[in-house]
Amino acid sequence: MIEVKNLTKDYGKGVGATEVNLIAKPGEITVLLGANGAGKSTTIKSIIGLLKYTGDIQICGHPNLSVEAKKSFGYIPETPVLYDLLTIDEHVDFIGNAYNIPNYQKEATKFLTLFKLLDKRQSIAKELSKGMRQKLSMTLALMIRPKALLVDEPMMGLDPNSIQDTLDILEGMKHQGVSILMSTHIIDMLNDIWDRAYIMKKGRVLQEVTRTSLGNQSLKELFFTLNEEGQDETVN
Ligand SMILES: Nc1ncnc2c1ncn2[C@@H]1O[C@H](COP(=O)(O)OP(=O)(O)OP(=O)(O)O)[C@@H](O)[C@H]1O
Repeated sequence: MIEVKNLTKDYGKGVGATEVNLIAKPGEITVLLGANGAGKSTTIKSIIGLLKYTGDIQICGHPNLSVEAKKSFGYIPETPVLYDLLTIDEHVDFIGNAYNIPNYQKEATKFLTLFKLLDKRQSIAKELSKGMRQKLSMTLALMIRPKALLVDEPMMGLDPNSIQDTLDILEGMKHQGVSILMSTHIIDMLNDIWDRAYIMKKGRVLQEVTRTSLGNQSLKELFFTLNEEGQDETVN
């Protein structure tokens, strides 16, 4: 479970998040939707403690900055953060040991196989393509068997097969009870797997919807309707 209460992040020159309240429950895929600059990344980065903010954030029942919380979540950033001169295997060893994960090699191999990275295990990160770097980044977040997963634009730079693989993984983790919070612009692809969504605009949550509360309307329709309303006043 990820719980965010009254999150506000003021960058000084502009507000990235204002009084954001949200919940991402175990066994659900919760989606942050919003135009560029709506505050999705700010929200995710605040939750994992990369930004200073005001508000109360709990991850798996622990304050988000606590060691217990940090052990429990995986984070897939929009742009992979890797060590250019370490090989794939060295990244896996580093994360496996840092998180003290038993049998981490087996778990990592499962994802490296799926992402067709096995033959690149001895390649250093800077020799990998953009999509391969993204897949390594995902492997590192998933191999720790997280109870909560925060994902910022996971499909960026992935080919269609890898996008489908990623969606399948997310759906599988949801069924295992992981709390998944992800930001995305690609609403259509989530049609079959999303459970809860927060539509953001100018740092605020405009509306929370669940799959059941939405009825016949599609998430995409709701998104466009909310973004059209008051469009003039929201142009930056
Ligand atoms: N480092 C920063 N310094 C100052 N303002 C920032 C910074 N990062 C983000 N902002 C501002 O905060 C607001 C929200 O940005 P954020 O990156 O959270 O949006 P987003 O919804 O993730 O957008 P995108 O879809 O483009 O990734 C924007 O107005 C942005 O200009």
